[in-house]
Amino acid sequence: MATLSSTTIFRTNSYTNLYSYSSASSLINAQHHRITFSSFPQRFLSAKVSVQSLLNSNQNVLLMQDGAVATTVTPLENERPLTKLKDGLLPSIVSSEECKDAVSSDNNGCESSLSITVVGASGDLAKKKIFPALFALYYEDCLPKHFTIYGYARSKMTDAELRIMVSKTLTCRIDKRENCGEKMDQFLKRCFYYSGHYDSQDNFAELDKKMKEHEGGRISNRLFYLSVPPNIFVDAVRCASLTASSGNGWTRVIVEKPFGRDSESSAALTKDLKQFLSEDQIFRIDHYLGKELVENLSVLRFSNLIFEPLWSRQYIRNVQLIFSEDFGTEGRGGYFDNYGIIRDIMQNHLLQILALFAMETPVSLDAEDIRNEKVKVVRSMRPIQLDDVVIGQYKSHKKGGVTYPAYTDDMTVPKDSLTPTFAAAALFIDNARWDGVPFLMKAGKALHNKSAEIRVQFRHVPGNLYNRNFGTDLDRATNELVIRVQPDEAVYLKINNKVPGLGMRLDRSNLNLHYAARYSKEIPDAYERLLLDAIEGERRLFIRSDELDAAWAIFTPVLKELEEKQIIPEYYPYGSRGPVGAHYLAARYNVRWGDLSLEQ
Ligand SMILES: NC(=O)C1=CN([C@@H]2O[C@H](COP(=O)(O)OP(=O)(O)OC[C@H]3O[C@@H](n4cnc5c(N)ncnc54)[C@H](OP(=O)(O)O)[C@@H]3O)[C@@H](O)[C@H]2O)C=CC1
Ligand SMILES: O=C1O[C@H](COP(=O)(O)O)[C@@H](O)[C@H](O)[C@H]1O
Repeated sequence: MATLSSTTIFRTNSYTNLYSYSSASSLINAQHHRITFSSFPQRFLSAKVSVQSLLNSNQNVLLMQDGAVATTVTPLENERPLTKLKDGLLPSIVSSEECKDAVSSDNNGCESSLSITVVGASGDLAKKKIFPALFALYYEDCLPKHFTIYGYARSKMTDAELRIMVSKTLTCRIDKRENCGEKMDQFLKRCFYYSGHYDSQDNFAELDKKMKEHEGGRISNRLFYLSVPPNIFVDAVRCASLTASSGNGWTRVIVEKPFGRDSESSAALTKDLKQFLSEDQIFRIDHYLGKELVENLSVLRFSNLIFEPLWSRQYIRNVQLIFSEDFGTEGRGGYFDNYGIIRDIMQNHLLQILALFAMETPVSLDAEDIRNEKVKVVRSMRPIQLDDVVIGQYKSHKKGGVTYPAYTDDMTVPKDSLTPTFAAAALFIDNARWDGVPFLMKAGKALHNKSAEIRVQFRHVPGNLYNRNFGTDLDRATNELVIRVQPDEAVYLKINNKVPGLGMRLDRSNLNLHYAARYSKEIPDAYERLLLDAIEGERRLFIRSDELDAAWAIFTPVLKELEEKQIIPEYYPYGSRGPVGAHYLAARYNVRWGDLSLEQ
């Protein structure tokens, strides 16, 4: 074996850790890592030497041109990834643009296969999001060479029928239509269907047999996506882990929300899942964490000197997290009635954004460092008080000759349901940075528009030098940073400026990073990013169980109180701006909702 260069540890990106070891003995020491091959950027390889004799069969090591050894390493459970960056032998960043380089290869028999099983493949989420995201990854060459996708559900379907169903929702990016039809056909040929019960180990064992046929003796990595109602999670995990998990590669499970209804049920679900899976294998998905602008939040904060110094109670008056949809619960009423908007949107999507917004600077960008900071800030939050919550429910409304239904018009919703379809709440973080700053959340269905945004309202400028222009209402002139998560992604900062001319008139303008104008590329769907991360073993954007516990601790008491006291929601017309109670709540904390002001 060649003499290796100095001990160097490279951190590249979320996909790959590259290590170079100084001696053969350190390679042997590396045996405690499970080393996978699938995401290795091939353009870095020039000479390849298998040193498999040193390692067991599912560990792969490559020799670099300069003698350094590079491996892709997924640390085992509870082990922190190595992140020290030294002697940059290689570029330290591999961007996701380079997925093309990140596919598995046929090197000395070290290739691996990837089997992705969509459990609940006949359902809404699978059709709408999961299969299209998998196709987009395939189109971008982000999936390994040997991958197969299985749809699993009780419905009877042939492979051909699954392919027809899936093909109806596949699209190509507007900016990339080249060979699209051909790519779709190739993708569909990799999709298979297996009809089985979610609680049948025999059925999963048969799926396992099918998988093995396609894996053809390669190292098998298996990803199960639980796209089924939550009461089925544990059965499916039990069967999949007992009879269909990988014998020589990794097995991971993506779990869709809801993760329980409250602290107790969430803890019970975690306990049940952990009978069959280690925490490391569980990928609790919150698709808002995969949205481009939510990803950008940390970049904005931690890579621009101008924001971080202002990021505290000293300069920020309030933060608003706003979600609205211009349609009701149509088709999902049965699920929704058991959960309501607080559990559906606030406890997960909005709280996750809040945590990223408010956390302290993580030690590094590693998943555990980021998740540690998120847990810390969420644990510093006060449980929400009943007084700090307003709930609403949409009622029927007639507009332009069309009658829009009430929430309770849905056949699957009880006529006397008190389930909130709208909620506003004030939350507080009891730490030094955020003491006293209201974090206002607002989420609703059947409102006047569809949007999700973060609004940061800054304090007023002391001294009021421009009193003549602003009068005494200093609040009118405060800066506001808006991060528009969707639609029409943008980050803009409202500033005060002088109107050009000889006079001294002040105006409000936006410094605007408008994504459509700045970037011609289509923004990938959140599910693409998250699926790719799960395949790569990158956990940064998935929820750890202690995060989940902390999140439920904030919401559980108030949810219980709302239900026990049978609090009646304020009714608002379908398509309106929601209950006026939300304004009173904001006013109590001297806040105006930014999305309702005339200048947005
Ligand atoms: N749809 C969405 O937009 C979103 C969904 N989610 C979550 O993703 C998961 C899947 O959502 P979605 O696709 O909408 O769910 P569906 O209600 O469409 O269920 C998915 C599949 O599960 C099977 N299934 C449904 N109900 C039962 C039941 N009572 N017992 C056994 N099997 C059942 C059905 O397949 P079959 O009968 O063929 O077995 C169905 O096609 C859920 O946990 C949901 O909360 C999260 C975010 C958004
Ligand atoms: O998780 C959920 O999210 C969707 C909204 O997601 P978006 O990406 O379209 O904004 C919401 O409609 C659904 O009720 C909820 O369960």
